[in-house]
Amino acid sequence: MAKLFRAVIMGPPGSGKGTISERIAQSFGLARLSSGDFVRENIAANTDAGVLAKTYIERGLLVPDHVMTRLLLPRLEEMTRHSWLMDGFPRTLAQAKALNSTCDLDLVISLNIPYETLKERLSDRWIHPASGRVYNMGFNPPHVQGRDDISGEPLIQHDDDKPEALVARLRHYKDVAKPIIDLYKSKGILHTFSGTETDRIWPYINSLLSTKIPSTSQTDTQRIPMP
Ligand SMILES: Nc1nc2c(ncn2[C@@H]2O[C@H](COP(=O)(O)OP(=O)(O)O)[C@@H](O)[C@H]2O)c(=O)[nH]1
Ligand SMILES: Nc1ccn([C@@H]2O[C@H](COP(=O)(O)OP(=O)(O)O)[C@@H](O)[C@H]2O)c(=O)n1
Repeated sequence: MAKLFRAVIMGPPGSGKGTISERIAQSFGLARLSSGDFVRENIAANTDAGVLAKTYIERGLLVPDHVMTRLLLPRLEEMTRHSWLMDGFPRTLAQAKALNSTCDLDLVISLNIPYETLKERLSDRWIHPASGRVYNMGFNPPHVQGRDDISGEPLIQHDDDKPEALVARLRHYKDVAKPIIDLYKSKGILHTFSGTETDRIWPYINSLLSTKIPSTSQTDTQRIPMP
């Protein structure tokens, strides 16, 4: 079987994980998995885990590890024949250890973006919930205000991008991410990118991935919807 490629993209809320994942999925044909989208789909579908998750997300808190791993690991087990890029998971050391026992990661991208930049971006973030496409009124506005470019459907803002939840989320990220970053550093798979503009970081990520991704993995260009 062709060699598969498994990567994780980490970074605080607003650091550009979604934006960069989309570019990676398009350029390299990896299936893009977004844990945030998956949680929101569970909330929309009113699953037990979704109802529980909502009470945390509304307050800008992380969903407990056992809920996240129960939601995501079965999904990854269905992906044994795909190369993928995971956005937003693991968020804690416990999640990283659970992921470790399911698969061997090839690469971890960590985005290091200044706090003020994150705050600015998130207050201006608009999403097309069905596809996960993300817009910013300054950086990449939709062609028609308030509407998704492809489907024409309305854009929304996440509840947890509101200022009250935002400050808690950004503070929390630093504390929980450090041990995960240390773990991946010790495995020799961590690559950190710093800056204030996605367009300046992207060429470095692009060239790194060009050297790492076997061309046989670059076959599947769709964004795999989570069930
Ligand atoms: N001004 C500006 N906005 C950006 C840049 N890169 C991404 N964004 C926007 O910032 C917001 C957060 O990006 P997103 O990819 O959703 O970050 P995530 O929370 O890490 O997944 C979105 O509204 C993006 O459109 C950038 O370089 N400059
Ligand atoms: N592994 C994860 C992923 C998401 N979440 C929750 O889901 C919310 C939205 O996730 P997201 O990945 O879309 O967040 P952003 O970093 O893109 O803003 C997070 O702020 C957390 O409350 C979590 O608790 N644990």
